[in-house]
Amino acid sequence: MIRFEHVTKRYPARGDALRDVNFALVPGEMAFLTGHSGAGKSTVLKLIGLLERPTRGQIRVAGRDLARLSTRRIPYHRREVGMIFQDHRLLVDRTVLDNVSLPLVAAGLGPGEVARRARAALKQVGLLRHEAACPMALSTGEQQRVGIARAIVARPPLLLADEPTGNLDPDLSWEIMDLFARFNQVGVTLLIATHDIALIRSLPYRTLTLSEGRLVGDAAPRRRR
Ligand SMILES: Nc1ncnc2c1ncn2[C@@H]1O[C@H](COP(=O)(O)OP(=O)(O)OP(=O)(O)O)[C@@H](O)[C@H]1O
Repeated sequence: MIRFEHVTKRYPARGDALRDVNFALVPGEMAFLTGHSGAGKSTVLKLIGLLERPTRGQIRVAGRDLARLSTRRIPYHRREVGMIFQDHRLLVDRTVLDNVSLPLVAAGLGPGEVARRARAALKQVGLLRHEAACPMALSTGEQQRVGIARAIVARPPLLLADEPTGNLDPDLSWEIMDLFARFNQVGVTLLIATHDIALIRSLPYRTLTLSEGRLVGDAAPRRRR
Protein backbone atom coordinates (compact mmCIF):
# COMPACT_ATOMS: atom_id res chain seq x y z
CA MET A 1 0.00 0.00 0.00
CA ILE A 2 2.93 2.35 0.79
CA ARG A 3 6.53 1.97 -0.33
CA PHE A 4 9.32 4.49 0.34
CA GLU A 5 12.60 3.85 -1.50
CA HIS A 6 15.59 6.04 -0.61
CA VAL A 7 13.35 9.03 0.08
CA THR A 8 15.01 12.31 0.98
CA LYS A 9 13.09 15.52 1.55
CA ARG A 10 14.92 18.83 1.74
CA TYR A 11 13.09 22.00 2.67
CA PRO A 12 14.94 25.07 1.36
CA ALA A 13 16.28 27.05 4.33
CA ARG A 14 15.96 24.02 6.63
CA GLY A 15 18.02 21.25 5.07
CA ASP A 16 17.10 17.56 5.03
CA ALA A 17 13.89 16.78 6.93
CA LEU A 18 14.06 13.13 5.74
CA ARG A 19 17.19 11.25 4.74
CA ASP A 20 17.22 8.07 2.70
CA VAL A 21 14.04 6.64 4.25
CA ASN A 22 12.99 3.11 3.24
CA PHE A 23 9.93 1.21 4.43
CA ALA A 24 6.80 -0.52 3.17
CA LEU A 25 3.31 -1.13 4.55
CA VAL A 26 1.26 -3.95 3.07
CA PRO A 27 -2.49 -3.54 2.44
CA GLY A 28 -4.44 -3.97 5.67
CA GLU A 29 -1.51 -3.13 7.95
CA MET A 30 -1.80 -0.71 10.87
CA ALA A 31 1.38 0.98 12.13
CA PHE A 32 2.59 3.83 14.32
CA LEU A 33 5.15 6.37 13.15
CA THR A 34 7.00 7.95 16.04
CA GLY A 35 10.03 10.08 16.85
CA HIS A 36 10.96 13.35 18.55
CA SER A 37 9.45 16.68 17.56
CA GLY A 38 10.90 17.65 14.18
CA ALA A 39 11.98 14.06 13.38
CA GLY A 40 10.01 14.13 10.11
CA LYS A 41 6.74 12.33 10.94
CA SER A 42 4.41 14.92 9.37
CA THR A 43 6.69 15.15 6.36
CA VAL A 44 6.27 11.40 5.72
CA LEU A 45 2.48 11.77 5.85
CA LYS A 46 2.51 14.87 3.62
CA LEU A 47 4.59 13.04 1.00
CA ILE A 48 2.12 10.14 0.96
CA GLY A 49 -0.84 12.54 0.64
CA LEU A 50 0.97 14.50 -2.10
CA LEU A 51 0.95 17.69 -0.04
CA GLU A 52 4.74 17.68 -0.54
CA ARG A 53 7.10 16.13 -3.11
CA PRO A 54 10.32 14.26 -2.29
CA THR A 55 13.68 15.76 -3.24
CA ARG A 56 15.05 12.28 -4.07
CA GLY A 57 13.78 8.72 -4.04
CA GLN A 58 10.58 6.98 -5.01
CA ILE A 59 7.22 6.76 -3.26
CA ARG A 60 4.57 4.27 -4.34
CA VAL A 61 1.05 4.30 -2.93
CA ALA A 62 -1.43 1.58 -3.87
CA GLY A 63 1.04 0.48 -6.54
CA ARG A 64 1.28 3.93 -8.16
CA ASP A 65 4.55 5.84 -8.49
CA LEU A 66 3.57 9.28 -7.16
CA ALA A 67 6.19 11.04 -9.31
CA ARG A 68 4.43 9.74 -12.43
CA LEU A 69 0.92 10.64 -11.42
CA SER A 70 -0.63 12.99 -13.98
CA THR A 71 -2.15 16.26 -12.68
CA ARG A 72 -5.57 14.88 -13.63
CA ARG A 73 -5.07 11.91 -11.25
CA ILE A 74 -3.98 13.95 -8.20
CA PRO A 75 -7.52 14.68 -6.89
CA TYR A 76 -8.31 10.99 -7.29
CA HIS A 77 -5.19 10.09 -5.28
CA ARG A 78 -6.17 12.54 -2.50
CA ARG A 79 -9.59 10.90 -2.23
CA GLU A 80 -7.93 7.52 -1.83
CA VAL A 81 -5.87 8.80 1.10
CA GLY A 82 -7.91 9.94 4.12
CA MET A 83 -6.01 12.45 6.28
CA ILE A 84 -6.71 13.18 9.95
CA PHE A 85 -5.00 16.11 11.68
CA GLN A 86 -4.52 16.95 15.35
CA ASP A 87 -6.25 20.31 14.85
CA HIS A 88 -8.94 18.57 12.74
CA ARG A 89 -9.28 21.61 10.39
CA LEU A 90 -13.08 21.80 10.39
CA LEU A 91 -14.95 24.71 8.82
CA VAL A 92 -16.51 26.47 11.81
CA ASP A 93 -19.22 28.25 9.81
CA ARG A 94 -20.64 24.97 8.41
CA THR A 95 -22.61 22.24 10.12
CA VAL A 96 -21.08 18.92 11.10
CA LEU A 97 -22.91 17.25 8.18
CA ASP A 98 -21.60 19.86 5.71
CA ASN A 99 -18.03 19.34 6.95
CA VAL A 100 -18.24 15.58 6.50
CA SER A 101 -19.91 16.01 3.08
CA LEU A 102 -17.10 18.14 1.62
CA PRO A 103 -14.94 15.39 0.06
CA LEU A 104 -18.01 13.90 -1.65
CA VAL A 105 -19.18 17.29 -2.94
CA ALA A 106 -15.66 17.84 -4.30
CA ALA A 107 -15.87 14.41 -5.97
CA GLY A 108 -19.03 15.56 -7.79
CA LEU A 109 -21.58 13.22 -6.15
CA GLY A 110 -25.27 14.20 -6.19
CA PRO A 111 -26.85 15.74 -3.07
CA GLY A 112 -28.87 12.63 -2.12
CA GLU A 113 -25.86 10.34 -2.28
CA VAL A 114 -23.69 12.90 -0.45
CA ALA A 115 -26.15 13.17 2.46
CA ARG A 116 -26.66 9.41 2.66
CA ARG A 117 -22.94 8.64 2.77
CA ALA A 118 -22.09 11.54 5.10
CA ARG A 119 -24.71 10.33 7.59
CA ALA A 120 -23.32 6.78 7.35
CA ALA A 121 -19.83 8.14 8.20
CA LEU A 122 -21.22 10.15 11.14
CA LYS A 123 -22.98 7.05 12.38
CA GLN A 124 -19.70 5.11 12.31
CA VAL A 125 -18.09 7.66 14.65
CA GLY A 126 -21.23 7.87 16.83
CA LEU A 127 -22.14 11.47 16.02
CA LEU A 128 -25.28 11.23 13.91
CA ARG A 129 -27.29 13.15 16.51
CA HIS A 130 -24.97 16.15 16.08
CA GLU A 131 -25.29 16.42 12.29
CA ALA A 132 -26.90 19.88 12.41
CA ALA A 133 -24.56 21.28 15.08
CA CYS A 134 -21.76 23.69 14.34
CA PRO A 135 -18.33 22.18 15.16
CA MET A 136 -17.58 24.77 17.84
CA ALA A 137 -20.55 23.49 19.87
CA LEU A 138 -18.88 20.07 20.20
CA SER A 139 -16.24 18.85 22.64
CA THR A 140 -12.63 18.41 21.48
CA GLY A 141 -13.05 14.63 21.26
CA GLU A 142 -16.24 15.01 19.22
CA GLN A 143 -14.57 17.51 16.88
CA GLN A 144 -11.77 15.01 16.34
CA ARG A 145 -14.37 12.35 15.46
CA VAL A 146 -15.99 14.73 12.92
CA GLY A 147 -12.53 15.05 11.34
CA ILE A 148 -12.32 11.26 11.23
CA ALA A 149 -15.78 10.97 9.64
CA ARG A 150 -14.67 13.44 6.96
CA ALA A 151 -11.51 11.39 6.34
CA ILE A 152 -13.40 8.11 5.89
CA VAL A 153 -16.49 9.39 4.05
CA ALA A 154 -15.05 8.66 0.59
CA ARG A 155 -14.07 5.18 1.87
CA PRO A 156 -10.33 5.51 1.25
CA PRO A 157 -8.29 2.30 1.48
CA LEU A 158 -5.55 4.25 3.30
CA LEU A 159 -5.88 6.49 6.37
CA LEU A 160 -3.09 8.76 7.65
CA ALA A 161 -3.41 10.37 11.06
CA ASP A 162 -1.10 13.11 12.37
CA GLU A 163 -1.10 13.21 16.20
CA PRO A 164 -4.82 12.27 16.27
CA THR A 165 -4.86 12.02 20.07
CA GLY A 166 -2.57 14.98 20.73
CA ASN A 167 -5.22 17.15 22.40
CA LEU A 168 -7.19 14.37 24.06
CA ASP A 169 -7.19 12.83 27.53
CA PRO A 170 -6.40 9.08 27.82
CA ASP A 171 -10.05 7.90 27.69
CA LEU A 172 -10.76 9.84 24.51
CA SER A 173 -7.46 8.68 23.02
CA TRP A 174 -8.57 5.09 23.56
CA GLU A 175 -11.88 5.81 21.85
CA ILE A 176 -10.08 7.15 18.79
CA MET A 177 -7.70 4.15 18.71
CA ASP A 178 -10.71 1.83 18.98
CA LEU A 179 -12.25 3.49 15.95
CA PHE A 180 -9.00 3.07 14.01
CA ALA A 181 -8.84 -0.61 14.98
CA ARG A 182 -12.39 -1.07 13.67
CA PHE A 183 -11.49 0.52 10.32
CA ASN A 184 -8.42 -1.72 10.20
CA GLN A 185 -10.55 -4.81 10.82
CA VAL A 186 -12.47 -4.07 7.62
CA GLY A 187 -9.25 -3.83 5.62
CA VAL A 188 -8.24 -0.16 5.82
CA THR A 189 -4.47 0.45 6.01
CA LEU A 190 -3.50 2.98 8.70
CA LEU A 191 -0.34 4.94 9.45
CA ILE A 192 -0.59 6.94 12.68
CA ALA A 193 2.03 9.55 13.58
CA THR A 194 2.27 10.08 17.31
CA HIS A 195 4.75 10.77 20.07
CA ASP A 196 2.36 9.36 22.67
CA ILE A 197 4.71 6.68 23.97
CA ALA A 198 2.19 5.37 26.50
CA LEU A 199 -0.34 4.78 23.72
CA ILE A 200 2.23 3.03 21.52
CA ARG A 201 3.44 0.78 24.33
CA SER A 202 -0.08 -0.28 25.25
CA LEU A 203 -1.03 -1.37 21.73
CA PRO A 204 0.38 -4.25 19.72
CA TYR A 205 1.04 -2.51 16.40
CA ARG A 206 4.21 -2.23 14.35
CA THR A 207 6.15 0.95 15.19
CA LEU A 208 8.40 2.87 12.81
CA THR A 209 10.75 5.33 14.54
CA LEU A 210 12.31 8.41 12.97
CA SER A 211 15.20 10.39 14.40
CA GLU A 212 16.67 13.44 12.70
CA GLY A 213 14.94 12.44 9.47
CA ARG A 214 16.29 8.89 9.44
CA LEU A 215 14.33 5.72 10.02
CA VAL A 216 16.10 4.27 13.06
CA GLY A 217 13.60 1.65 14.22
CA ASP A 218 11.03 -0.75 12.84
CA ALA A 219 9.55 -2.83 15.67
CA ALA A 220 7.35 -5.71 14.61
CA PRO A 221 3.79 -5.89 15.95
CA ARG A 222 3.56 -7.65 19.31
CA ARG A 223 1.22 -10.57 19.77
CA ARG A 224 -2.07 -9.73 21.44
CA ARG A 225 -2.31 -11.26 24.89
N1 LIG B 1 7.22 23.62 4.97
C1 LIG B 1 8.39 23.54 5.64
N2 LIG B 1 9.39 24.41 5.35
C2 LIG B 1 10.58 24.32 6.01
N3 LIG B 1 10.86 23.43 6.96
C3 LIG B 1 9.89 22.55 7.29
C4 LIG B 1 8.60 22.56 6.66
N4 LIG B 1 7.86 21.57 7.19
C5 LIG B 1 8.62 20.98 8.13
N5 LIG B 1 9.84 21.56 8.18
C6 LIG B 1 10.96 21.16 9.04
O1 LIG B 1 11.25 19.79 8.77
C7 LIG B 1 11.55 19.08 9.97
C8 LIG B 1 10.60 17.90 10.13
O2 LIG B 1 9.30 18.43 10.38
P1 LIG B 1 8.01 17.51 10.61
O3 LIG B 1 6.88 18.44 10.81
O4 LIG B 1 7.95 16.51 9.52
O5 LIG B 1 8.42 16.78 11.98
P2 LIG B 1 7.49 16.01 13.02
O6 LIG B 1 8.25 14.80 13.41
O7 LIG B 1 6.13 15.82 12.45
O8 LIG B 1 7.44 17.04 14.23
P3 LIG B 1 6.27 17.35 15.30
O9 LIG B 1 6.15 16.12 16.15
O10 LIG B 1 6.82 18.52 16.06
O11 LIG B 1 5.04 17.67 14.52
C9 LIG B 1 11.46 20.11 11.10
O12 LIG B 1 12.76 20.61 11.37
C10 LIG B 1 10.61 21.21 10.53
O13 LIG B 1 10.93 22.46 11.08
